[in-house]
Amino acid sequence: MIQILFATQTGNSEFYAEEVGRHISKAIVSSIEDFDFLTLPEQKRVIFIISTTGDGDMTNDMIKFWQFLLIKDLPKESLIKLEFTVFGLGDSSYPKFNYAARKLRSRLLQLSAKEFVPSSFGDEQHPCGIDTEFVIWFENLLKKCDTQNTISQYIKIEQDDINGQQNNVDQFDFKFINKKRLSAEQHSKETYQFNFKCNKLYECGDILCIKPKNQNKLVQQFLELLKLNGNKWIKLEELKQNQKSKKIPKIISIHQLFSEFLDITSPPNRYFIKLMSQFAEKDIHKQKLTEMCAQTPEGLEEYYSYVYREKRNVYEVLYDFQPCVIPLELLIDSLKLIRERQYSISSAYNGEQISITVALVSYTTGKNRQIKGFCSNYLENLQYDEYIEGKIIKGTIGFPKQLEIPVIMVGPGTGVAPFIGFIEQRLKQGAKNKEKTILFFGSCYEQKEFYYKEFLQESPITLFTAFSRDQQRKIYVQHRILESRDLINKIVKENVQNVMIIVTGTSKKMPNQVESVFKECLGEQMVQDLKKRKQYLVECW
Ligand SMILES: Cc1cc2nc3c(=O)[nH]c(=O)nc-3n(C[C@H](O)[C@H](O)[C@H](O)COP(=O)(O)O)c2cc1C
Repeated sequence: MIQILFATQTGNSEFYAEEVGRHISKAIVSSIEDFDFLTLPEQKRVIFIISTTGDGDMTNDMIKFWQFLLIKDLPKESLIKLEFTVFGLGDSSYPKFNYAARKLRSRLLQLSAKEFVPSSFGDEQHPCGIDTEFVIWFENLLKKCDTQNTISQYIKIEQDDINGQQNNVDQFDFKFINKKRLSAEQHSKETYQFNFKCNKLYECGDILCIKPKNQNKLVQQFLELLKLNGNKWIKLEELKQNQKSKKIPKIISIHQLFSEFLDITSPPNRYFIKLMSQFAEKDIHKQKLTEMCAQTPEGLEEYYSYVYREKRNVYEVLYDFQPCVIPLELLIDSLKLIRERQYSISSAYNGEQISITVALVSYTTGKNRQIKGFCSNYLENLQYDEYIEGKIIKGTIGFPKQLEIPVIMVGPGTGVAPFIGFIEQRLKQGAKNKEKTILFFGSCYEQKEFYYKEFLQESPITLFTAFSRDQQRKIYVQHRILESRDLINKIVKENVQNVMIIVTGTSKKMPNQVESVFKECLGEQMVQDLKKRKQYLVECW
């Protein structure tokens, strides 16, 4: 038996793990969270598919497993029987590229495990994405394993057309009340505060995870194309357990399946293209699809230029190659589950309402196709009083409850979201001392993107702003931090044991540039010490 373990934050590595699991006989695919790590020394072969998140961090589902591996007195030969390989998912625009996968590999080797196939590290920055490295690593892997027919099924339809009843949607905790525009009306970038009715307990720094649905029109078009009756109810039987079989209810209507569970809004992966090549009816389509899913550089390029870079969704690809009627069981097996999206909560708990700050994702592709982000588009189209599926989780940042603890916050763009809730909380607590709450906010234009302007200007905080494109020379939050070095130095030195520095926002260059200016202001050692004591926190996305 071969274990395939994945660690994921947003679902990509699970997808790759399933692809590997389809090809290898006697393989069990599971989340690393569900794996009994005490059995690791007894395993013969384990394939790890590991994503990196945060600032070179392990994903949440991997934390317990990793803590176990890090136990200091584990004997050096603990894993002498284990053969392994790691495939990492990462993005080289982050300074700690593929750190989680690399650290895991080093630790396994340290504990005497042996690599039976050289580990490999995929890079989203590559023009053909993670697949570039994956294809090569996978080919090597298959040479070392017993393989099987690729169309395996995790789920079987046990009964077709049974009586079922729609779930009550108001079981969900979040009811959409309204949205307030934060960017200027005429501005092309649309940013909103979305407000939901909710009496769940939460704290500043927590995150609201939202599970979007496919748009109804898309679901209808998809069902028509595949000749499926949305009103029909089916009963599913689990053949092999995986995340999907755990999450999809056993009795479900076909409409609900494609509206709430299976993702038809995102581009299909190459496994789906392979399936299509078997069910496309026209020879010319079969040939084209087969070329696209070939494990060659040319095949990859074809797939990436037609599907991935153009962000063609599952329906659009099926439409272009119709008639191509994939059986329902195989659709369930091959389509991704809709995954949750995380948003920092931007309100203070009041027992009634919860708010998030969302920039709607919208862009045009190389071929001028207009694409909208899955979840932000879902939020944009919510009807008043509609319930959404969501849950509240802890983020990587937290805020002090005591007013006397100074907090220096850096939150450009929608990064300001968690700070709005925190400032609201401090206001409720009667905060007056402006030096205890310092905020660096930035965006492109003051007139168009000064989110929460009035609230911030009227609150008892020290506010620094940087609007990068309002003048010739680009000015960012890091410039403002440097200009305020005397104040920062004073506050940090006077409160070295409890001051907090919190950085949130987009995860590309900003967090590192901000860190290096704090190092310039406070000295390298001080920033390292603050980080070690969890007084310097970063949450980026
Ligand atoms: C918030 C965030 C932080 C990330 N941090 C890193 C990082 O530090 N190093 C890296 O190599 N990749 C990083 N990535 C890239 C992810 O590893 C990559 O997007 C991967 O495909 C995600 O896989 P998953 O869906 O299985 O979580 C980050 C991605 C996000 C969204």
